[in-house]
Amino acid sequence: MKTDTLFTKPISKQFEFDADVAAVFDDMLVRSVPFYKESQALTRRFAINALGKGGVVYDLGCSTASLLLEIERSVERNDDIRLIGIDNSPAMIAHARKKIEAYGSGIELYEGDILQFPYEKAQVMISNYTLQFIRPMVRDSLIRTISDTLNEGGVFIFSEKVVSEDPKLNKELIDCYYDFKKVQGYSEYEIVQKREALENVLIPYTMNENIQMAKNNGFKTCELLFRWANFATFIAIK
Ligand SMILES: Nc1ncnc2c1ncn2[C@@H]1O[C@H](C[S@+](CC[C@H]([NH3+])C(=O)[O-])CC(=O)[O-])[C@@H](O)[C@H]1O
Ligand SMILES: O=C(O)C(=O)Cc1ccccc1
Repeated sequence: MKTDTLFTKPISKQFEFDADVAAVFDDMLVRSVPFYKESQALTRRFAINALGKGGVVYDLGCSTASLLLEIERSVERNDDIRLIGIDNSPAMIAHARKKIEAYGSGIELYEGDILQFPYEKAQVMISNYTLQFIRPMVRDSLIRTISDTLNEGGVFIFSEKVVSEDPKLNKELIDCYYDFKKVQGYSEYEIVQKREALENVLIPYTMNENIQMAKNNGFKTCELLFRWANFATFIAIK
């Protein structure tokens, strides 16, 4: 796994999921998202709970398809389950395809925009750390599309970076997160460079805004599955 050193030099552009990011992505996520593996394991568990013996699962913003591969490893081979990954980054899809082929996986991958994709009815929709990159003015309509895609009782599991409603607490959450990054081996310089690259690209909501967004757009319930400082995982039920 290649180490993320992308922000050891001055940024030349805003953050994007290009070939450089894709090449270090797995390292970047483990070292930049607190409890990334744990939130993936929770997502996998609650997705499988919702599937029973069959159904369609979409991962919106699947990146290198790590989560779909985890789910595939965890279900019975004869279960009638379709695993579908969507991502609009050619570099991410290329990395995902290499992994799928290497594991002899049956996962279906599509390079496309999750805002425009022609979804088939599904039992599980997943979108971890992706909605935060979707412009706020179209985020609600995406959640509505996701709920329209789900069968009754289907689940939408999503993880996001979050902000606090309280400015003082928000500052403390950010400091806590940056201390986490330092423990992961990122320098102050890298942390600042990445923060600048992500400005107006990663737009987080509060925990309550995320929950209300789901309830306003077709979900009868939305609850917190997990939270650490300014990262959270939610489950919404159709
Ligand atoms: N409109 C869009 N359409 C399709 N893909 C998009 C769009 N916008 C962004 N993406 C894709 O969404 C992914 C966000 S990363 C998800 C991590 C993964 N879920 C994981 O749990 O490992 C989050 C992160 O790196 O923090 C990238 O692969 C983008 O190309
Ligand atoms: O908010 C940050 O500083 C991050 O690094 C979040 C993040 C994590 C992984 C990929 C892109 C952004």
